[in-house]
Amino acid sequence: MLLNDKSVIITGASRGIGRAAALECARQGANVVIGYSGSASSRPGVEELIAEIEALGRRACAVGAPAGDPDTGDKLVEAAVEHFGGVDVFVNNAGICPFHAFLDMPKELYLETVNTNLNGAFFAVQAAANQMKRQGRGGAIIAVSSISALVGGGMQTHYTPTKAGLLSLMQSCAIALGPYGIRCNALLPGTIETDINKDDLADVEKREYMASRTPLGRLGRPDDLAGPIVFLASDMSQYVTGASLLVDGGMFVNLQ
Ligand SMILES: NC(=O)C1=CN([C@@H]2O[C@H](COP(=O)(O)OP(=O)(O)OC[C@H]3O[C@@H](n4cnc5c(N)ncnc54)[C@H](O)[C@@H]3O)[C@@H](O)[C@H]2O)C=CC1
Ligand SMILES: C[C@H](O)[C@@H]1OC(=O)[C@H](O)[C@@H]1O
Repeated sequence: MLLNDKSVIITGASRGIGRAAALECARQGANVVIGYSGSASSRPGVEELIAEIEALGRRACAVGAPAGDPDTGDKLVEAAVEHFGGVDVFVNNAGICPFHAFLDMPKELYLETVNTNLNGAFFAVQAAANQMKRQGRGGAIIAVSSISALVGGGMQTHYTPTKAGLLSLMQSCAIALGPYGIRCNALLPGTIETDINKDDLADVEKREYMASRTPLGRLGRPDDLAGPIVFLASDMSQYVTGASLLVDGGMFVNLQ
């Protein structure tokens, strides 16, 4: 097992990519702190995930706190220390992408997107890194960025800068935290079918167009990201830091 007895925190783990990552980490021997928004509607999914992780013989606990709150990282770390004795891996995955045109972008929507996707991530990464430094045994930090860190989206002008920001955060943190043996990497998913783009991809023409741009011939599934996250979390990538890993079925390189 690649993550035997490791303590892993994953934000936004109630569904989608975060959920798939939580389950794969548990299959690989980790105990998992499930970060979720705290909304009552997320709770049944969280309970089910805890049960699935326990059925795998691992432990899990949940912390309901909004990703955009600068104190949420501290709460996640406290839970990991209390329940599992520390933090070995921190996966910053929570995010939103409410599609909207640029010219009439509401200020509140812009600020909510940047707070949830980037500002909260900064403080959560800082909290996890300080705990890892105190422990003195290194660690792995992974930010779920996006192919959108590298390319634009006309209805995503509030979103793509947050994903570029996460990529940049991992690059700078790789330098700041390398001396403590803490590796920092960015994962860049392509188009993965989850709740975040359910409405957008309900447009059959758009869905088929996005799939047709993908050399591997299909859109991604949450499970497609689980293996790459475990790789970046584990000692299999012990000399990998400051890197970005595109997991997009080849969409980015498909010019013609
Ligand atoms: N699905 C896709 O095509 C892609 C997704 N991503 C990124 O992957 C990450 C996960 O997204 P998906 O699994 O696709 O979507 P999703 O909508 O299924 O999952 C998002 C998760 O973030 C949580 N979340 C949202 N707002 C939150 C808040 N304020 N506080 C705490 N948790 C909050 C949700 O509860 C959920 O668990 C996001 O950061 C997204 O930007 C990146 C590239 C492509
Ligand atoms: C939500 C979008 O479908 C998704 O988010 C991303 O980061 C990708 O670029 C996709 O556009």
